[in-house]
Amino acid sequence: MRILADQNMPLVESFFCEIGEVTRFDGRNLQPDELKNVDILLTRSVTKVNKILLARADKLKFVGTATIGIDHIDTSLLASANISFSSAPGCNAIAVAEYVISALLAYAQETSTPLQGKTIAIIGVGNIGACLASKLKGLGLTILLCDPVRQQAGTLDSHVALDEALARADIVTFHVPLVKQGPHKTVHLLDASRIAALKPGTVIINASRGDVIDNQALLHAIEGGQTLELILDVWENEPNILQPLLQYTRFASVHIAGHTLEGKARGTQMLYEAVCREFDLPASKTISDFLPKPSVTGCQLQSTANEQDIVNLAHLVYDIRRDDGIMRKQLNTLGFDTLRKAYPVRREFSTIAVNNDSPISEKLYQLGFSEHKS
Ligand SMILES: NC(=O)C1=CN([C@@H]2O[C@H](COP(=O)(O)OP(=O)(O)OC[C@H]3O[C@@H](n4cnc5c(N)ncnc54)[C@H](O)[C@@H]3O)[C@@H](O)[C@H]2O)C=CC1
Ligand SMILES: O=C(O)C(=O)[C@H](O)COP(=O)(O)O
Repeated sequence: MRILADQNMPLVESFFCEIGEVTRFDGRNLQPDELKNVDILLTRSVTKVNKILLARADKLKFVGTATIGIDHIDTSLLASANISFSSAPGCNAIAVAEYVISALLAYAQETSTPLQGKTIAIIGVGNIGACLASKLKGLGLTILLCDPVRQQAGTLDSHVALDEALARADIVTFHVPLVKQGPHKTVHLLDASRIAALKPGTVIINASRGDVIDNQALLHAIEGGQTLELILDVWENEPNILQPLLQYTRFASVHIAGHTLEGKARGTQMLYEAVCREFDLPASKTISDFLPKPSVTGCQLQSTANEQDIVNLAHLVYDIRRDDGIMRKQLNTLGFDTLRKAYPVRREFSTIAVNNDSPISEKLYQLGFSEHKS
């Protein structure tokens, strides 16, 4: 079989070498002709899979995206053309939740604002929102959950309506899919009037899709004197973002919240499993066969360990300020997509095991660190 895979998808050759011949493509510049004679197309979020792209696809049987978001795929077109489709739900949920934790801890440190006692609204309580809520439990925040879709389905007891959540929150973090129409539309969910209604100094985090926040309205509000703390990983119109907004952000990054090594590799594994199901092949490989051992794997905590050590350990694994620095210094020389492609290796909290008898061990486990097995 002929397999066409995005150049930014790790481990494709390792997973798929027995299934077919793998050719790589540049995600934003895939051309219809490249799909001639291709059986399997594996994308990431930057490739728009639509009528134009598939015009010359004469043999295509399977399309997979190694991402959570599927707003770049015309799924009805695939269904009508009898082409199977799979995404990778939850593959990088841990990575995005850890991005938010890193951001909150760095914000608290830089502004001398304790997180304890603050109220955070999580908008969208799916894989990422729920994972984040669970990790946040040890940090002493009041958590408001807003997900009208789950409320209507009866799978979320404690739903708080969006406008009430925004009015009560000190911190608002978005984890919704991009929905362009319908009763639960998320395009410009945070629009000019909702921005205007936020409490002074509200921290806004967006690691979902750029279009969920009206970026121009945000810029306008800040230039008009509204005080807001912005932590933005995703932007409207990537890669050509609204650059004047960058100077007003506390932390900015190039859509990498989900880019841990584990998160990206899980996405590839999930598509490998989907392809095996589709073509009735055995699926025997997992990411643990291929991931390199992290350079730090454990930490021995003493009985004097305290809250500051939680911050130090979280930032030892991942400090959002690394990515903020990269974006600020190199966006204009290298560009958004090159920075994403050259993203330095990032691992998840679980790669570090800590002993279970320190005053902070339980809180670290809550955040996702592993328990040291003696
Ligand atoms: N920045 C990054 O690197 C990444 C961004 N993402 C984005 O995050 C999004 C969420 O990911 P998951 O949690 O895994 O997806 P999910 O599908 O598990 O959860 C999304 C939740 O949002 C809820 N929702 C839908 N419309 C809503 C609305 N109008 N208001 C409030 N809640 C609403 C849904 O009911 C669902 O529970 C993805 O669709 C993707 O666009 C995902 C991974 C990485
Ligand atoms: O999973 C998603 O949805 C994401 O946004 C990815 O983590 C980032 O997308 P890529 O552009 O790296 O595919």
